[in-house]
This record gives sequence, structure tokens and C-alpha cells, in this order.
Amino acid sequence: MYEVLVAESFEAAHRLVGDFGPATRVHGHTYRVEVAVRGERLGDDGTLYDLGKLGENVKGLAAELHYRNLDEVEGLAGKNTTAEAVADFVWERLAKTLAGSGLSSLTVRVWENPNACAAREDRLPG
Ligand SMILES: Nc1nc2c(c(=O)[nH]1)N=C([C@H](O)[C@H](O)COP(=O)(O)OP(=O)(O)OP(=O)(O)O)CN2
Ligand SMILES: [Zn+2]
Repeated sequence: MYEVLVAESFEAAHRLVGDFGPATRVHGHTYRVEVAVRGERLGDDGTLYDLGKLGENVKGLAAELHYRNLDEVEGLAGKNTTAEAVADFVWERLAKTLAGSGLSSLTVRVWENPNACAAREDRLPG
């Protein structure tokens, strides 16, 4: 099994609903998004997937979220904007881009700060 991984950061605001103490008030994070794809076979060019192409896709998603209130972003609005929800948002968007690439799985890990993250790891559709 091979893996390639890229990462990007963005700044965003949000508030949580529930038993989250001060985090129920609007506050911000410097989010770091790590994206890893995995697969069994390398292409003829010796790569699993072009790091540059994956990096551009992740950079584009980070730019969409940069300096936004996540609670107002289409696709997140109406949800509790946990790191898990942000990981889902990024996962679903990238899975569409990666469909048919031959990759077997995609992991999106979202760090809210250097010590805490949530991740979604799932197989990519055929
Ligand atoms: N499973 C999850 N738990 C929590 C999430 C989350 O996304 N998934 N998010 C939060 C809040 O966003 C919160 O801002 C982070 O809170 P916490 O880690 O407790 O506090 P910080 O490290 O940001 O700041 P402190 O100064 O250390 O309180 C909570 N839980
Ligand atoms: Zn928060």
C-alpha cells in the first residue's frame, strides 16, 4: 500500500451548539487540513497520485474556507461545525474529484489547534 499526503491551513470562525462551554460563543481557529490518499499500485510514472494536483485541490478548498464563518458556508450551514463536520465537507468534495482515479481510500484530518484533530477515513467509490 502506498500513501501520499498534502496539507494546507486556513483561518475561520465558528460556534458550536451543545455542551461545549466557551466554544458555544463565536471564536476562531487556525485549521490545518491534512489529506492522504492510498492505493495499491503506482502508475507508469512511479507515482501513486500527483502531489501537485492533490495539493492544488486542497489549496482551493482551504481558500474557500479561509476567513469565513463556517456556520455560514454552504454545505456546513445548519450543521454543528465540528472538526468532524469540516472533515466530512472536505472528504465529500475531494471524493468527487478523485472518482475513477484508482485510489482505494481517502483520509481527511482536520486540526483545530496543534493538539486536537478529527478525521474521516473511508474507501473511495470504485
Ligand atoms: N469531537 C470534537 N470535540 C470538540 C470539537 C470538535 O470539533 N470535535 N470542537 C471543539 C471546539 O471547537 C473548541 O473550540 C475547541 O475546544 P477545546 O479543544 O476544548 O479548547 P481549545 O484548545 O481551543 O482552547 P482552550 O483554551 O484549551 O480551551 C470542542 N470539542
Ligand atoms: Zn472551535
